[in-house]
Amino acid sequence: MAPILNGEVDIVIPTIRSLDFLENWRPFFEPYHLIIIQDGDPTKVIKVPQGFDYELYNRDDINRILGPKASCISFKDGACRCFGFLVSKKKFIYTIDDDCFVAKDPSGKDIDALAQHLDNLTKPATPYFFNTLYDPYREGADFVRGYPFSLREGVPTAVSHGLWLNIPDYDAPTQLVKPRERNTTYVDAVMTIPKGTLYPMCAMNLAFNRELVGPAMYFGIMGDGQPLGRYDDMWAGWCSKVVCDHLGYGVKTGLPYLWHSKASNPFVNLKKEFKGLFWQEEMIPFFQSVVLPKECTNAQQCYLELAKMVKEKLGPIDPYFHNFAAAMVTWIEAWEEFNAPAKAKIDSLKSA
Ligand SMILES: O=c1ccn([C@@H]2O[C@H](COP(=O)(O)OP(=O)(O)O[C@H]3O[C@@H](CO)[C@H](O)[C@H]3O)[C@@H](O)[C@H]2O)c(=O)[nH]1
Ligand SMILES: [Mn+2]
Repeated sequence: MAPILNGEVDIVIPTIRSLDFLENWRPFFEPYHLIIIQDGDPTKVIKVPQGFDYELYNRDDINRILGPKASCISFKDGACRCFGFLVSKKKFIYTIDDDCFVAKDPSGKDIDALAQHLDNLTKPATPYFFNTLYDPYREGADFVRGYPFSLREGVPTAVSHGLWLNIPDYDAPTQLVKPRERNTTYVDAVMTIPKGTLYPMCAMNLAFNRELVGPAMYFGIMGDGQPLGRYDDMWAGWCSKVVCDHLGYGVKTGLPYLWHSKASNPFVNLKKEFKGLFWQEEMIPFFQSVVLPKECTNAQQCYLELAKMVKEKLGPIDPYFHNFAAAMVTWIEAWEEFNAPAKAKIDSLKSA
């Protein structure tokens, strides 16, 4: 079957380890373009398996291309992946971690996670009224009795959040007390997360429409030199959800699954996540209280408003949030620099 939406998709992979996992994905990923973000030591040579079409950026590249704005891209944290979102010119992004593999569905068939994500993103979402048969646009399902006809057209889907068999995405404390827990439950469903409801977005198996919500998919200042780590994807999930709710876009979670064979160390993770474990008790009520002005009609405008609110409302928690708010503005400046001029300027920046 021809690769769907080829030419409209970039696969963004952050790595501080190796790309050998790509062999496992070759049948599904080989036709698509990869954007690899090499974190950590830029002098380390990361081998990309033969046959893949890719661009690779290490820290030296990021510093060269962004100049002073590189300060908004994290170092030594998976958050660095958002540089790939910035330089991509495609409509859809799929981002996946380098310790994730092809899972099998209950029939034993290999799951083409990318194809399922693109299906999720190209069918409407239903954030305003919950359909109890889940995805009404799926083959063999529909809207149930009592579902308002005025809402059956749905809204554009901006985010598709996939799940994981084997090692679930638990925080460090949970993983430390349940080191042998494995997720063996395959739930055959795709659901729209209702408007006004936040969720802990995991970037391990995530796709989104870059044109609708790309500017809000900033993964923040995490890792080296920062008091927080491994809250990158969740931060982007809270920001992008309030932006999607405001702009009338949908966020879906559920299928596809992949197989996660986690390589990170829970003790190291605890140190990185520690402050987030109590800061989130203040961050989440903040996001739940966000009301964006009606004048904000695109993701950039929403994000700049959010940055102001972060500085005002979260700044009192810790000076870190003042820096974070400033980095959010830098991110949008970089986004507009890369996404306003003609493509020629982008290419010249990349090849300089
Ligand atoms: O300093 C770093 C650490 C990691 N990476 C790359 O980021 C992803 C995720 O790393 P890892 O698989 O070690 O993390 P997990 O705990 O298994 O996954 C959850 O934590 C989030 C990390 O932010 C992740 O998105 C969640 O799913 C891998 O590709 C690492 O190579 C890095 O670039 N720099
Ligand atoms: Mn992992």
